[in-house]
Amino acid sequence: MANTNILSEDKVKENILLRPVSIDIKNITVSFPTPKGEYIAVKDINLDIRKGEIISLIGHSGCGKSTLMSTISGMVKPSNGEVIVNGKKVTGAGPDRGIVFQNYSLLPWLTVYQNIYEAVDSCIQNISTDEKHLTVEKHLEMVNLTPHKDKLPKQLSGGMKQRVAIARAFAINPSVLLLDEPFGALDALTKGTMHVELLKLWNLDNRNKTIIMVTHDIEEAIFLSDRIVVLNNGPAATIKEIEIVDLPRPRNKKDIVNLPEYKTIRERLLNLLVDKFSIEDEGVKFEE
Ligand SMILES: Nc1ncnc2c1ncn2[C@@H]1O[C@H](COP(=O)(O)OP(=O)(O)OP(=O)(O)O)[C@@H](O)[C@H]1O
Repeated sequence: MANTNILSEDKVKENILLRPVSIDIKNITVSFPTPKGEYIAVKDINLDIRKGEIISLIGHSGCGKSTLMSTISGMVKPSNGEVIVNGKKVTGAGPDRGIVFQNYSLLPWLTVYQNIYEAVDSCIQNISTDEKHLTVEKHLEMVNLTPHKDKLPKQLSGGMKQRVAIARAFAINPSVLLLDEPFGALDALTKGTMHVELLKLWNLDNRNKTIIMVTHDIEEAIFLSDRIVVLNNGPAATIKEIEIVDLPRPRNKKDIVNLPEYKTIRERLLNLLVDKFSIEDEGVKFEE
């Protein structure tokens, strides 16, 4: 039987549209100069993302997901179009956008505590030193890393490093969090824990932070997201489809996988992504 808590697709769309716009991606085209001439990575991307939404970007390798993220972060300048974050045009990186990459990007010579403190110290100007220390301690506690605060990154597991990177991103209190394959290098169990940690932090902040995440993992995208943006293959990749994830929150991984709505969304995403593989598989011959 269908879960009666599940809103209709129209209702979910209506609820999303009631929230203020957080990120407005307007007609973005990004091209790179290459020895063979200009390479257009993404073309004419239009997307408005509402405050507190969790959006996943998925698509085949090389389709332009990271390019789009880097454009939102301000690290890549679009050749056409503009990105507006909280009403302001993006012209470079800024503390209103926290970034977490797959490779953690922690400073190896600083302890866990110092890695977070340095970020807080350089991004938040209007609080006292004591308040900065309190912010670091609060976020360490939120990701259960207080006992490990004096360790160097090399003394941590992959999951712990990623928790530091996420705590650091939340500690600077950006309104937008950009996660580029944040859990890609983690084993399935640690990944599952990290999903819950991320949602815990998002909930503690009253679901106010807008989160955009690049992932290759369909289940991860469905579990976390409000909407999933599927990109076409490049060059000149465009948006192929936007899938609304109309599953109730809080979500429990064990329960939602059994919902018919979950299966429908998963099936739709697989169909959108899978045709490339079926063509490649045609020529495969198996030895008897
Ligand atoms: N600085 C650059 N110069 C030239 N080409 C680039 C540059 N950055 C990215 N590209 C090209 O743009 C395309 C999109 O790259 P991008 O890294 O955004 O893809 P992606 O979808 O994130 O891939 P993956 O899933 O493998 O991480 C690729 O063809 C890539 O080679």
